[in-house]
Amino acid sequence: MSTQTQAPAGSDRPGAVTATPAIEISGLTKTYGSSDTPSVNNISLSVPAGTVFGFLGPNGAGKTTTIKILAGLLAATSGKTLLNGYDVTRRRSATMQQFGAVLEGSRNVYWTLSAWQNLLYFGRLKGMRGADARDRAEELLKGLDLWERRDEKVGGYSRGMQQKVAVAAALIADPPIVLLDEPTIGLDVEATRTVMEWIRTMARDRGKTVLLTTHQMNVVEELCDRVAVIRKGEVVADLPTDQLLAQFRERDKYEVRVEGNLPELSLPSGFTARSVEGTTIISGRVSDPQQVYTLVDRLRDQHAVVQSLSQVQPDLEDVFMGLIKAPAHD
Ligand SMILES: Nc1ncnc2c1ncn2[C@@H]1O[C@H](COP(=O)(O)OP(=O)(O)OP(=O)(O)O)[C@@H](O)[C@H]1O
Repeated sequence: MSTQTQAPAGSDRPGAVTATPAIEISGLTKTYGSSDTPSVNNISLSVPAGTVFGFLGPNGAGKTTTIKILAGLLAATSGKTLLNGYDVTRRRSATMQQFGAVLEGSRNVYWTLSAWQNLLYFGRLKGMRGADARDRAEELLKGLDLWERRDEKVGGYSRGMQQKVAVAAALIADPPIVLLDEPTIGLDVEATRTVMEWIRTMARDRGKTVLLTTHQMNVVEELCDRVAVIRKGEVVADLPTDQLLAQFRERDKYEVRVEGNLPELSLPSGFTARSVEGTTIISGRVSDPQQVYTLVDRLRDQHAVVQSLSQVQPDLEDVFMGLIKAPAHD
């Protein structure tokens, strides 16, 4: 979904109505210190307004670095980043109004303050009037099920509750763009659901643009309209989520569990075996389910006792590995 936005002052045609991408990155490169390898290497991405965009990649790929540059916390070595058309480097205060962010692994909120104090503080920082900040803080804390404990210090909260306060702080001024680095990391199933539901509502019902990173397949499947995969600082795929997933559904992965340590079994091609605590796990990707029956027949011929047979959903690591072997571009 793309929305029409007013081009910011300073754009090529001031005041013109144009479909400005919510996030636009062009030729972005970041090399840390004296390193001779860039952590982000000449990446270009365009995120239309109103989409949930998954920014994915293995550990160390350059995701957090890119988000920090978008949030103005880190200077790029070269390239350009625009938020709703405003240049992050040159239009600092205008870009600050465009986004809220939750950054991975950092303390996004103050642990010595209560959840309530944190939200009012971040509201003030974003220029909100006291009454507006209080109303919004109440709405957020109730929505995230933190209202009853709003006056306790955040340092005493569980990891999941702290993450929810960080999400609430990012949303306090109702920004049009939300940058979320691993928003559901460390959350239990229920808190993950709540945060995911919020992300969905923000984008679908309120037209927000969400850029998120995650290592969780279900988050990608359920939330993201489009994904870009970055590896070693370079974008190796940028396509709609269903197209990405379709590539990995064409060949289903199966897993057969057999009693005992039997790694020497003779298997049809495409399957491999490993022993785990007295069980042999045989797995492989097949394009025709008949290959699985052939495997089971072969195991029976060898008097192996089959305990279970299951189809395994690809996880993101499988997806990354597949893309590394066969880069895909839209
Ligand atoms: N402050 C820093 N100084 C030097 N190198 C850094 C710094 N921060 C990150 N890097 C390096 O830049 C590369 C990209 O790191 P980054 O944190 O952006 O990756 P990521 O994709 O977010 O990984 P993860 O999924 O593990 O969070 C890594 O090789 C990392 O070691």
